[in-house]
Amino acid sequence: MGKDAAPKNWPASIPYLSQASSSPHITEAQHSSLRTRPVDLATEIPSHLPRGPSPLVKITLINTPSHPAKGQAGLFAARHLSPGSLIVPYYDRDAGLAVDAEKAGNEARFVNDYRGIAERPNAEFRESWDVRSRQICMAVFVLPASKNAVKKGDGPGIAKGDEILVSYGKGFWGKRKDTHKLTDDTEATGPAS
Ligand SMILES: C[S@@+](CC[C@H](N)C(=O)[O-])C[C@H]1O[C@@H](n2cnc3c(N)ncnc32)[C@H](O)[C@@H]1O
Repeated sequence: MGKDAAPKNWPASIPYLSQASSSPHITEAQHSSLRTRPVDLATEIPSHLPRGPSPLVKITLINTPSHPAKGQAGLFAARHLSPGSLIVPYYDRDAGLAVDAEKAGNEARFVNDYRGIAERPNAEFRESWDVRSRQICMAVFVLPASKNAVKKGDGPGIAKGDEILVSYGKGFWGKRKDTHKLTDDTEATGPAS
């Protein structure tokens, strides 16, 4: 299952996953589809990616009064992250079945949605091919320079100390009937539990 020493601030009640896992409930057909690399899936999680807590990120408890996820945690850059680069794979308990990082997961489960925090996301979830486990998985990437409408003065990529923020998509917040004002048209970019 790939349990490992957990990163700092990892919740004790949730198993930390250091590699992709497959659900025991998966059907043969789902298993086969998960293990078949689409011809157009170029994005890869390389086999040399170290297992265990990533040195690129920090799980940080949020106490900024104006932050809409105050009292929860977020994922922050521990160093400068280049445009388009892999930040962390997204591991959960039911890989290929559903997004369920409530029960087990890795650092990616702490990525917050940008709404109410920043003007725009600086990262995105992308479907990827995990070379080591030979299966499709999701992963968090820095937005490439072409997608990142940087403001004047902002450098490309994500600066050390900045919060890593994606767009969950309006659908997520619509379902949650969240009270935050949602005005952005950004498309959904990946999982959020
Ligand atoms: C995938 S979790 C992200 C990690 C979460 N902050 C935590 O500490 O477990 C998704 C949850 O984070 C919170 N969240 C994420 N982005 C948010 C935002 N922009 N505003 C308010 N809450 C947010 C919501 O409670 C959402 O259900």
